[in-house]
Amino acid sequence: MNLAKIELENFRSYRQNEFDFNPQGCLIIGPNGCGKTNLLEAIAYCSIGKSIRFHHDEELLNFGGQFFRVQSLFISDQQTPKKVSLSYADQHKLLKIDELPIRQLSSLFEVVKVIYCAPEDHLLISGSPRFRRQYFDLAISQLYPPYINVLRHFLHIVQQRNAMLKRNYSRAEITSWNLSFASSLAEVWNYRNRYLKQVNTAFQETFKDIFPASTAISLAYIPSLKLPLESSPEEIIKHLATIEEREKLLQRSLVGAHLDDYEFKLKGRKMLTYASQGQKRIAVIILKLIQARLIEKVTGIKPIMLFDDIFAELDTFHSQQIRNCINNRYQVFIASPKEDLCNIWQGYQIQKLEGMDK
Ligand SMILES: Nc1ncnc2c1ncn2[C@@H]1O[C@H](COP(=O)(O)OP(=O)(O)OP(=O)(O)O)[C@@H](O)[C@H]1O
Repeated sequence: MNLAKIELENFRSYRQNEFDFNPQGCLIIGPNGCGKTNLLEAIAYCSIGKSIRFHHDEELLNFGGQFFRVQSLFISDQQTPKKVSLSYADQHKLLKIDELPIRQLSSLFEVVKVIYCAPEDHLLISGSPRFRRQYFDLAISQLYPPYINVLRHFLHIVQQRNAMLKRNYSRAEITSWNLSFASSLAEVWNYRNRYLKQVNTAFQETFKDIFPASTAISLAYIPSLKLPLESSPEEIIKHLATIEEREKLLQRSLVGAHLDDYEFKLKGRKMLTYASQGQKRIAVIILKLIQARLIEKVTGIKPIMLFDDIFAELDTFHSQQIRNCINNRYQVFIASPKEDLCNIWQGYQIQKLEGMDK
């Protein structure tokens, strides 16, 4: 689905504004601080129901505003148009799809998918494991919507198991919680493993002609529980028994999907340690393009791509290759303070924000 229109009320720096877009997307050009990123954030908000930049809803309110509303119209050739409205007031959020209130934000994933690329994406390689987990959890749930509930269930079990480890517990209790923990962890691993395999195949094959560096990149999974991702619940339970004393001492679960990590490699070596800044940047952009292709392949939905000022740091070859890769395949919104970007994206609609009434 493509975004045809967005209306903003009291969202970040926008008091009341609306924008119309064509199916190709557009370049959002304007000086620093004029609201380019805020507009991309609003587009993403309508697609995932929360801030793509990890802002709390309260922080999205225009300074002094009591509520905000973002309304979008999505259209596609094959389906009837969809109207998505998200509003927030008094710590309550309301999602409506075609005027009908919807309780589950994850319902949005079935309407539209969005991928956000920003300069800070290098944190996927050099940032915290938590940042990586958040990214991959969202990416996996865009591909397989049931994953969200599988993960939530696992995190709930960890919470309950931790509460048990903080007090005296019986053998029956730990046996029962270990069983739930192991079968739920095996389920989470199954999704993550499936995703990882597809990403690695794509690094090797899908982009080898467009980005020659792609075949040198791979993604590894670093489980906190030193077992292969294909392990059965029985194998996990056996391993839990070996760390029971330590878990009892430290009063919390010491292993699990909530502590696992991902590692980027270049020719088998850790990118974090050995890759240049440019190589890290390219690797994460290829990862996002892979994410787009996988979404398209598995769900049949073409994602909307948001590029927030990523081109300033790239050489001409890679900038041009990204354009070639998008080449009208996806609707794309590109924010930049520099107009010279228009050379690469010739023919795209230009939305100038300078001097607009915000
Ligand atoms: N909740 C808010 N209410 C009102 N204004 C806000 C709010 N949050 C941020 N702003 C304002 O939005 C502006 C920043 O917008 P944004 O990050 O979208 O700019 P930008 O055009 O992407 O800038 P740059 O090119 O520097 O990245 C700042 O002037 C900031 O004060």
